[in-house]
Amino acid sequence: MGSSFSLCYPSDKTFTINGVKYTVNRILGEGGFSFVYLVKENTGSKKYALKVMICQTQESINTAKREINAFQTFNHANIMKLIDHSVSNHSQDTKEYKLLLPYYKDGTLQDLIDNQRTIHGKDTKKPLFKEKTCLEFFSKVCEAIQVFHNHSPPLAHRDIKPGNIALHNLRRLSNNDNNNNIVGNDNDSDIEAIPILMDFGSVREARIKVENRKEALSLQDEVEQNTTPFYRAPELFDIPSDCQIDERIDVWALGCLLYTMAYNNSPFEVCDNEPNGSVALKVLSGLPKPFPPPQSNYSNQFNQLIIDMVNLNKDERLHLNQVIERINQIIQS
Ligand SMILES: Nc1ncnc2c1ncn2[C@@H]1O[C@H](COP(=O)(O)OP(=O)(O)OP(=O)(O)O)[C@@H](O)[C@H]1O
Repeated sequence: MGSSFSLCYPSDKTFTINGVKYTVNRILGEGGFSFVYLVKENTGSKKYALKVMICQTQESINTAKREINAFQTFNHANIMKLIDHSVSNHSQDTKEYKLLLPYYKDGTLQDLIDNQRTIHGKDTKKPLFKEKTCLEFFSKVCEAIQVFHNHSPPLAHRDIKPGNIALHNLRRLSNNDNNNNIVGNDNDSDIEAIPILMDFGSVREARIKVENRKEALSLQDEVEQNTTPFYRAPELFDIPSDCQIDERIDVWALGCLLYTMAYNNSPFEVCDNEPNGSVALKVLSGLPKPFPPPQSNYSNQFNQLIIDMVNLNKDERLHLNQVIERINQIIQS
């Protein structure tokens, strides 16, 4: 990270967007060609997240443009808002896109899951959420994605994962104590938060017809750069020369997300000591057996919903409106 870090971290620790100066406090996260900083407006005390994308290729410029375009197209309570943005020529061949975003101090769903997985230094399967709060949170994520699917033409997010869901108003609910610690550490713990979907560089038209080898290879290249293997639908691992994909790649990822929220890891996670390529093998074998895992804390209907979303056959996989209906039925039952 050394060289790219110095490339996008100014020596005076300030960034200017449309004439307004912001000072960097610390790094919040980083991606392939971007850094996200916690910044403070120089003339005020308000904190923001600033995503700086250093684009050295046409593909990365297109990704930045797509991200800005998605921010500007949608306005929804569970979709992150863009406060301001600017683009400048960083050097002869490099453009710098700066996106000023609201700062979510509670981090992402991934941070919460990572904390829950290791309580007191021990690996744990203790659930983070009770079923009802889990489904209420998840249904808001689905509603945010539905806004993309209902667009004309339908769009797919393509990179749904816990690291792309920020948390707003996080509260720990517990029968045993009333504090607001982030980490749940007993079986009675429960979490309440408003999910905020973010990271729109991967957003594309959802319905794609592949008609030859060249198109298949180009789509393969694109999904490998823009999607996360643990949440990637099986039809995107070895794309044939004659096929159609649609918005149900997001439903697969959402099914994996619901599994992760319930069981603290993605169904297709591989350990560091497992060989390369084993994610694809795992995905193509479907949900890990036995499913549901022994001593699941969740109802049969909840687990059946995961099965019907993480369906290897994309033509039998649920559509998002069916998912939302099923969630409402389970919550009301
Ligand atoms: N508004 C925000 N408030 C707080 N933290 C944020 C915010 N935006 C981003 N982050 C942090 O920065 C990380 C990277 O952000 P983002 O996913 O937008 O970048 P990215 O470069 O597209 O990353 P990736 O490609 O790995 O998903 C997030 O996982 C989160 O930890």
